[in-house]
Amino acid sequence: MNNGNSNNGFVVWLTGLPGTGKSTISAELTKIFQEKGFCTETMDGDEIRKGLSADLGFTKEDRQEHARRVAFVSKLLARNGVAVNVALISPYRSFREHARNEIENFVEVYVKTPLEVCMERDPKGLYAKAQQGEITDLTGYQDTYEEPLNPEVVIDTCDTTPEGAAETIVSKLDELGYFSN
Ligand SMILES: Nc1ncnc2c1ncn2[C@@H]1O[C@H](COP(=O)(O)OS(=O)(=O)O)[C@@H](OP(=O)(O)O)[C@H]1O
Ligand SMILES: Nc1ncnc2c1ncn2[C@@H]1O[C@H](COP(=O)(O)OP(=O)(O)O)[C@@H](O)[C@H]1O
Repeated sequence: MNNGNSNNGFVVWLTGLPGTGKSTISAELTKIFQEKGFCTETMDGDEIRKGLSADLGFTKEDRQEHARRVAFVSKLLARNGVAVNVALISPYRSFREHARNEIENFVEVYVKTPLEVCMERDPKGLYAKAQQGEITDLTGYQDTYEEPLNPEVVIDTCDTTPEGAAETIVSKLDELGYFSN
């Protein structure tokens, strides 16, 4: 919960399968947070893996270390007033619980889409590569994804647009007191 300090930012932690819509919804959230006057930053798995986590791959241990780093940096940003979007598959519940315990103002969003739909979308061609045997550890297809049990928000992307998803998340943030002075 918000501790009532209006200088505090928060972390919206979007988890879900590859191609579910984490990055797309983050982009919509960024626009809204900027309109509300927040400094905002997105920690997108793909991008972070080119920098902070360039040494890490996709074993469970590496994904865990990657999530730990992202949680740590997000915590620093949020406590300095930044509205942070995290767009990370973060496939294990324990990784997300660690982030929740680390970060004071933490909102978990499960971006939920059936695997078949993610495979049809396949925005980066990864599912096709997995089907052809070029990738052996793609989350959802060959590797574990543990659904959140108690997220603050569940977005079913088959039922809503990216704009609608962002509005739902913003309503929850409002309800939790993150926009109050
Ligand atoms: N084996 C495997 N499994 C999952 N994802 C893979 C893999 N190989 C490459 N990619 C690409 O890396 C992006 C996922 O990075 P994340 O940092 O979000 O993943 S994780 O949280 O560490 O599981 C992911 O991006 P998104 O599609 O945006 O989720 C993929 O583009
Ligand atoms: N309701 C929706 N919310 C988010 N993305 C959607 C939705 N409907 C269709 N899409 C499409 O699904 C794809 C999701 O890709 P992306 O945001 O990169 O996913 P992720 O970051 O989870 O891997 C995009 O091509 C996006 O346009």
